[in-house]
Parts: sequence; structure tokens; C-alpha cells
Amino acid sequence: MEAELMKPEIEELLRFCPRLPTLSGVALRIVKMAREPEIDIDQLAALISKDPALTVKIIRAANSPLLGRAQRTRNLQQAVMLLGLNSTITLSLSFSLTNSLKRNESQRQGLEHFWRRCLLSALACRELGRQCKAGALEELFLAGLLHEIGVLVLASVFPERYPALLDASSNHEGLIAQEREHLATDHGEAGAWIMREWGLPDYIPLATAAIHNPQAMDTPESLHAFIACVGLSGYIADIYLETDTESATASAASANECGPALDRAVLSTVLLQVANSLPEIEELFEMSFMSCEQVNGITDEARELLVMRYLQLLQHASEADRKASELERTAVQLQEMARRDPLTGAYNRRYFDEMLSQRFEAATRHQQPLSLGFLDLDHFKMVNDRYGHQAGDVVLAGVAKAISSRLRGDDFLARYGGEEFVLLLPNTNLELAQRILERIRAHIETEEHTVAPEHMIRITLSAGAAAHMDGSRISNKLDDLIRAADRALYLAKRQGRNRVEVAE
Ligand SMILES: Nc1nc2c(ncn2[C@@H]2O[C@H](COP(=O)(O)OP(=O)(O)OP(=O)(O)O)[C@@H](O)[C@H]2O)c(=O)[nH]1
Repeated sequence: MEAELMKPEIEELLRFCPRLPTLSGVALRIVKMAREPEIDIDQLAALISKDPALTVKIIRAANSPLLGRAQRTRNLQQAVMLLGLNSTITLSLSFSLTNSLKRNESQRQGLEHFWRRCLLSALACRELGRQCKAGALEELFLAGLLHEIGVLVLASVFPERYPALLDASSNHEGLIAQEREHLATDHGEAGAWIMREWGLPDYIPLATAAIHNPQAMDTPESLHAFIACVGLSGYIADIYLETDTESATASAASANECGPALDRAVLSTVLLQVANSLPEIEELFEMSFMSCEQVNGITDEARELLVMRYLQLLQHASEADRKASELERTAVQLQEMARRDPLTGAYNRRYFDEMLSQRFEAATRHQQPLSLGFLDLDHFKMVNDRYGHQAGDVVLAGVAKAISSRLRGDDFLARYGGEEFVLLLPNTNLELAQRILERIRAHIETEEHTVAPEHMIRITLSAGAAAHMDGSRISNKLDDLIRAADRALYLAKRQGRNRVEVAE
């Protein structure tokens, strides 16, 4: 579950960097308290009260409809109770970390954008978590807020080189690639490292490392939704910050499709909720974003683009589905065609051979009788000679159709060759096979075939049958069964045709 370890020389650089972001004493003590198994409300309130700015914020947060509590209180102790211990700690951490880190003037230069992105990510993360029930909301807020903190770390450790890398990268993936190439680390790794140094709860560095380097991480299943929210939150923040709303929205939509995707309505709701929460967050975190009109304009545009993108996706998906089922249907049709004799529509010899060995094995295994019958048209040559080959074809097709109409679902008719058919009768003993063949023979005898305009003829057939797994009739070999049925047919022909004989 641990990320690939940071290179020791990089860790050393980070550890001994004098400009590294530091936490205030109160923030550090809150972090320490967060790790204790038993936390006392009074102790926590006492600690928060040491920082007057933090106290005001916690009271304000407790009264904030944004955080889902609409009760009024002016008292820190009550505020902590209203928020609950866990939320108070997490919110205090969010406030103190932002404050401590923002206070460092040398690092503030050019980092307004960074902090805006952090806060927007925090809001989006919290909202995503609310929509997909991915964990405690304040923890999501904190994780969203801090997941890019590694940028601050790298900016502090490499003050000369890092701004150029930031400039040279057009997006988040690009920045990570640049960092790995030039600094042998990335801001995900650096962020996770400093969070562990500060002693933040493990799930926060873990989520940070996992979203920046998913291949190197084996994260517990229970954190997957949490991590997905943190990962997506930065893309949602970019929708508000990037000048090209369209491409930022497309990136957010693609990032969403990579994880346990949320539906478009949920993403639209998240965008709206983030926009609604901005004024409150601006106040709580003392930061200005953009005008309400600007925010609403961006949100409307992004929501529209999201809807359009999803509609396109749905359209592509249903088109792909339609094509796939068409292909499947065609494949089935082609396969069926490849098994059939084109003239008679009966199965062909190749498929019959395949089926015969399968059925023979199954009959042997289940000890069930299997009968095989050969059916051969009588004096068929005369039909060809007298009425022509085409007329012969008509008769062959008519006979096949007539035989098929007399069969059950499991029976299997194939054209064995020329004017000879073969019939496979699973679960049928010889006596029954004889009766079936007799019925077919009698039916064919009465069938009329049109061989020329207004000229009908009748034809007869002879049949011979043999059985496998029928009392004492157990052929060990398939060839014996075929030979026995063939001999019976020969006998039927010799005995005068238009009759059925069975192998003894
Ligand atoms: N029209 C047509 N005739 C075929 C086809 N396949 C085989 N035949 C003909 O079937 C006839 C079979 O003749 P024979 O083997 O002498 O058998 P028969 O005339 O039926 O006589 P018995 O089987 O002894 O009753 C030949 O004339 C073949 O040309 C086909 O696909 N279409």
C-alpha cells in the first residue's frame, strides 16, 4: 500500500530545505491531537482558542449553512459540539494549514492561483463526496485542499527551476512529466512526503500519492471512492480557473470516466454547489475568487458542455452497441449458413460429422440410446434423366423440407451427399427409430413435387437404421454404427426399395 519510495537524495534535499512550508504551533498541535485515539472536546476547544483567528472561523463554520448546520452559536465550545470532533479537527487543520502556508510572503508570490485551485478543489471534493457518499465530508475537504501541496514543496526546494517547469506545462499531467524528468520526483510524491512529516492522518498522503502515481500504488478498496473524489476535484477546480472552459470541462469529463464514473447530473450538481459555496468559502478562507456573474457564467457553460459531451457519449455507445449486435447477428447467420447445405437447407456433411461424434460421446457418457438413419431417394437418376437436373433439385429440396416437417427439436437432419440424407435421433432406441423412419417414408410417398409447369411427380425413399446404447446394441466405435446403418439401407434397397430396414 506504500508508494514507491522517494529517492533518498531527494528526500534529503526536502528534509534540509530551510524554505520548506511550515505549520503554525497550533496547527501542529491539532495534527498531533488528531492522531490521538481519545480526544476531549474541552481540550480541543482550549487549543483552538489559542488562535483567535481560528476560533472565529470555527464559530463561523459551525453557523454556516455551507457546512450543513444552520444553528446559531457564538460560543467556541458549542461550535465544536455542533460540528463534532472529527469535523472540527479537520476544519481546523484546513484553516490553520492554509493560514500558516499563505502567511509565508516569500511563497505567496504568484501562488494566488495555486491557493484558489486548492480551495476550489476542496469544495469540489467535498461536494463529490456528498453526491457519491464517499466518506466524511470534512476529510474530503482537507484531502482536496492539500492534494496539490507538493507544488509548494517543490517551489520552495527548487525556487529557480520550478517556475520554469510550471510555465512549460500546459496541464497537470504535463507538469508531473516535467517534474519527473527534471527533478526526479513529482509534486504528488513531495506532497505525500510532507504530509507524513507533519503527521497528517495516513489516508490524506495516501490519496495524494495514489492520484499522482496510480500505477505505483496498491490502495485499499475502502479508499477507492475517496481517492476518486480527490483525483476528480482538481479537474473540477480547473473548470473555474482555466480560460478555456471547454477543454477544462472535457478533461474533467474524461477524468470522471476513468474512475467510478458519476453521472452527468451529479457532475452538474457538483459544479452548481461549488459555485454556490464560493462566497462563503471566500470569507472563511479570506480569499477572493471572481465575481458571482463570472462564476455563474462558467458554471452554466461547463454544465451545458457536460450535458453535450454525455449525450455524444451516449450516442456513440448506443451506435457501438447497435453495431456490435448487428455483427453478432451476422456472425451467427454466417455460422449457420456455413453449417447448411444451400440446396436443401438441411445441415451439411461436415457439420453432421461434428455433431455425430459429439452425440455419440454424450450417448455413451449418459447411457442413452442414439439412433442413426440413412435415407436414400429411390431411382432418383430417372428424375434427373426425365425432367432435368433442375427438376431433380426441386425434388431434393422438397423431400428435405418434408422430412424436416416430421422431426422433433432434437432430431438432426443432414444431407449426406447426392440424393442421400442422414438422420440423427438422440435418446431414441431402434424400435422408435424404425417407427419414425416409417412415418417419414409414408409421408414422402404421398408428397407431390412440381417438376415442370403443371406436372407433379411423387418419389419414394428407402431407409436403414442402427442404434447405439440400446440394450445389447452397443457399438464401441462410431464407424461400426455408421456401417450398420448403411448395411440396413442397402438391405432396404435390395428388398425392393420404398421401405425401412434396421440393423439386427
Ligand atoms: N438434381 C440433382 N441430382 C443429384 C444431386 N446429387 C446427386 N444427384 C443425382 O442422384 C442420382 C443418384 O443416382 P443413383 O446413385 O444411381 O441412385 P438412384 O437412381 O437413386 O437409384 P437407387 O438409389 O438405387 O434407388 C444421380 O443421377 C446423381 O446425378 C443434386 O444435388 N441434384
